[in-house]
Amino acid sequence: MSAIQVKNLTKTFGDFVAVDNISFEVANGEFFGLLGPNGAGKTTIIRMIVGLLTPNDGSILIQGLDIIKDVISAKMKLSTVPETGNVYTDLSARENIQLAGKFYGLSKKEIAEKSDELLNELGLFDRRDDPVINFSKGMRQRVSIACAVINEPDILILDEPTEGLDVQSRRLLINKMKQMNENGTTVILTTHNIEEANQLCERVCIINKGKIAAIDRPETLTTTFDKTQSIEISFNRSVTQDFFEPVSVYRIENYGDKWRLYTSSPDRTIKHLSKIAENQDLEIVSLRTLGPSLEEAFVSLTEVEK
Ligand SMILES: Nc1ncnc2c1ncn2[C@@H]1O[C@H](COP(=O)(O)OP(=O)(O)OP(=O)(O)O)[C@@H](O)[C@H]1O
Repeated sequence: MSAIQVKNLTKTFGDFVAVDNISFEVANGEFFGLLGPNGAGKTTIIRMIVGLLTPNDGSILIQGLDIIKDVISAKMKLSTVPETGNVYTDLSARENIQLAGKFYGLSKKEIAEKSDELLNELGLFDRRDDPVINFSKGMRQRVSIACAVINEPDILILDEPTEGLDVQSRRLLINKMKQMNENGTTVILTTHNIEEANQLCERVCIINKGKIAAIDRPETLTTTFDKTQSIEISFNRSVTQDFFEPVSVYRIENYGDKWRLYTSSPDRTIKHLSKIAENQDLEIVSLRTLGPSLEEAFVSLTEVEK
């Protein structure tokens, strides 16, 4: 039985179709990512999966339980960290986590042990008794994830959990998601951070305009949908775009002192560039070839659908 089974799901707001007849499954224990541009429909899909929005059509099973018909039992299988966070700002970090423990029916002993463990693990122990209203966005998000995992849920669903966080908070959150997944929790994540999805997710589903543009392992998406190769080069003196005129490339981009040249033959392009540089008495300071990337695959998939 799958952790999540979404079948022919549709959601409209007035005449606007936000989610358009989509179907996918997430296996138990999988780390699954939902990627897509702004307004693609990711949050709407998540809100339907966690039972906060009712679909116009289609079904959602959470470990075989219908989120509409068996809402309570289905909801007990999953914990969620919504885009906006869901902590009580007038309570302290510890009180928030303990309240979540009570909600899930844990014993007093379990709640005391687990909340201290989570406060420590997420770098909040020293601030455990401060009201959350005084916390930064990253700290609130850490409280939010602690509340979501206190009952060691079968399924953890996070909507853009790392958006706008500093490196430390991001790392703590990522480590917690990884650890949960290693211990058997199914993790479903929406993100704009393609590199993050690439590193964490076993499969990603790219959503565009309410439809599934592609769904596969990140490596497969990368090699299937991005054939581009490029060279990144810099010289000891600055050059203008005219410098690259004799070289056969199909796109040129400039980042600070570096130039990115998209080419079907990196080897030929590098040889040609070396010759031109030598003729002009220029030294190559850095040079690297770049293969296909998930980011390019994402861009081409979400552009094609426009
Ligand atoms: N309650 C609502 N009423 C009307 N339209 C809505 C509502 N909720 C979402 N939408 C619309 O549905 C579309 C999908 O929104 P959604 O929030 O699911 O996108 P998203 O992929 O999560 O975007 P983002 O990455 O920006 O968070 C958007 O065009 C949005 O304006």
